[in-house]
Amino acid sequence: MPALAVEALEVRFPGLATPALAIAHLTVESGARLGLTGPSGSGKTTLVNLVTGLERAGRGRLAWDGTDIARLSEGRRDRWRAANVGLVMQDFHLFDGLSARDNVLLPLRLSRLSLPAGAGAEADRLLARVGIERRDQKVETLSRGQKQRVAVARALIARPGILVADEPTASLDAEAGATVASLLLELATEAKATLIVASHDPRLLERLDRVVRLEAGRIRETGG
Ligand SMILES: Nc1ncnc2c1ncn2[C@@H]1O[C@H](COP(=O)(O)OP(=O)(O)OP(=O)(O)O)[C@@H](O)[C@H]1O
Repeated sequence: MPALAVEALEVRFPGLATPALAIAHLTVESGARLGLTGPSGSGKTTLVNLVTGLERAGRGRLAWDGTDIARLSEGRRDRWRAANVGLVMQDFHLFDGLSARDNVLLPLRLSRLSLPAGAGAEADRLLARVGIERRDQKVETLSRGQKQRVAVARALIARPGILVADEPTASLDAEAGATVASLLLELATEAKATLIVASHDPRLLERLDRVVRLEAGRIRETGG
């Protein structure tokens, strides 16, 4: 069974004559590494928000392992996301004033009353894996590349089956971007997670198994 199955999906926004997104059919196999690309305004972020359950489509079906997340209530979608999705955003979305380690642990602290056994050790393992040595350093004092590496570690702390990144290298220089791209690919494989990456970065896209190109909200070509 494919991990992700999209059928007749449509999203409209007020003031737009045509749908921001209209996808007749898209499937992604479990463990695949998929790129989403296309010009500005073509619908990449809209699709990322749907596959992560951050937003709901007006029409159609978007199912992960048979669960149509568009049919879940907002509260159940939030719980589904916390259990299943690791997110990496262009601008890191880290919490200033907290250490690298506390940022990595934050998703677990927010979703439970107390940290599960082994959570601290797992955070330390992930931070070591992404090359962050000073775990107690406040994140606002980290370089941009280091911040994104902390964000990658945080995305994996709850052992998600789905890893989604929206322009993860866009605000980094070439060297830091290449490091983050490698870590995303390697860690998704190690975690056996399905990876979906929206990006304009050709050096990242060429390393994925498959690339879907959006134009004006529609799939124009797939390759890779
Ligand atoms: N909340 C909203 N209200 C109205 N229009 C919206 C909203 N969100 C997105 N849009 C419109 O939907 C279209 C797709 O936007 P989206 O952000 O998905 O594009 P994108 O491919 O991610 O672009 P970029 O590469 O510039 O980030 C655009 O025309 C955008 O203006």
